[in-house]
Amino acid sequence: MTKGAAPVVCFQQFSYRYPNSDFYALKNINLQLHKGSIVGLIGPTGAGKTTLIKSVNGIIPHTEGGTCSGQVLLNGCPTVNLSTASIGRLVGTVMDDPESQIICLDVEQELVFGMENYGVPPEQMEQRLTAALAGAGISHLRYRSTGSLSGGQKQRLAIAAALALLPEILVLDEPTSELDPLGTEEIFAVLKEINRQQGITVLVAEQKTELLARYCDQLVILSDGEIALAGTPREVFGNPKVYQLGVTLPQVTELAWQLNRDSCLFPVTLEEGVDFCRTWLSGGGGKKCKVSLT
Ligand SMILES: Nc1ncnc2c1ncn2[C@@H]1O[C@H](COP(=O)(O)OP(=O)(O)OP(=O)(O)O)[C@@H](O)[C@H]1O
Repeated sequence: MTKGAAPVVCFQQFSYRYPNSDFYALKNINLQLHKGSIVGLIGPTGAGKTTLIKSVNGIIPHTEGGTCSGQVLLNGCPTVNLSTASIGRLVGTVMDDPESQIICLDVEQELVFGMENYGVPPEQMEQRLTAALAGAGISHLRYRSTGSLSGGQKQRLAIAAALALLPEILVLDEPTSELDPLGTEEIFAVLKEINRQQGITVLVAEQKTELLARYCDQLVILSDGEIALAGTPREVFGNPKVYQLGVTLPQVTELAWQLNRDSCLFPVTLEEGVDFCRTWLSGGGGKKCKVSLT
């Protein structure tokens, strides 16, 4: 993550109202995404997560219309001044329902179709195709029919299709909503790997806070269209305010909070949770916080 450099995505006092709506779905958003970071977006239903993601990939305002104030900058350029095609080259998108994104009958065609749409020269396609399939961990599925793929494989295909366009930024809206825990873990491992290898900046809306705590550099909690909390997973999950925001915490954080609300450092990973419990037990913590372990 390059923190000193100019942010790849910058929200400046950005507010947005959908057409025919009488309220702002996003209010006064100030947010910077730095190159190579993985940023998790959390919030209860209706908080504005999808709206924020659509403000990065240009669907807002280009496709949705509506009313904006402030601006969203991609590499310093306001999205309103960029065409949807140029935003599409910069920002890859994976939505929560891969079925709605998959158009072609087989995996290879799916990637080629996207590249053709974006005018990728034919001589570059094979190299991009191979790299994108490898990046998403589905090289072995290249000639499979898309209809025969599992939910997790479809999610990976949607990621590969985005990667084939060489995006600088990847936005994902609840990409694991239909996956089991193993499939979910695999998708996050893929995201971490492409982030590490290719330096792609990742913005992911996701409810599974355990995973976000482990994989993200920064978390943003949205509440009623506003940023309620932002910071590292530790800063966000260690802030007592998080309990009022309707966010399901990582179980180890919740446990530590219930055991000792006076703690100044809450665990966010399983390993830290084990350490916390050992310290708590050896220090007679039970006497301090009057919480029964039974
Ligand atoms: N096309 C639309 N027209 C009018 N209002 C909309 C539209 N899409 C979303 N909204 C409203 O904007 C607010 C934010 O919605 P958004 O979908 O961004 O929330 P979210 O946090 O992604 O929710 P969820 O977790 O349920 O997907 C909600 O009140 C929603 O009803």
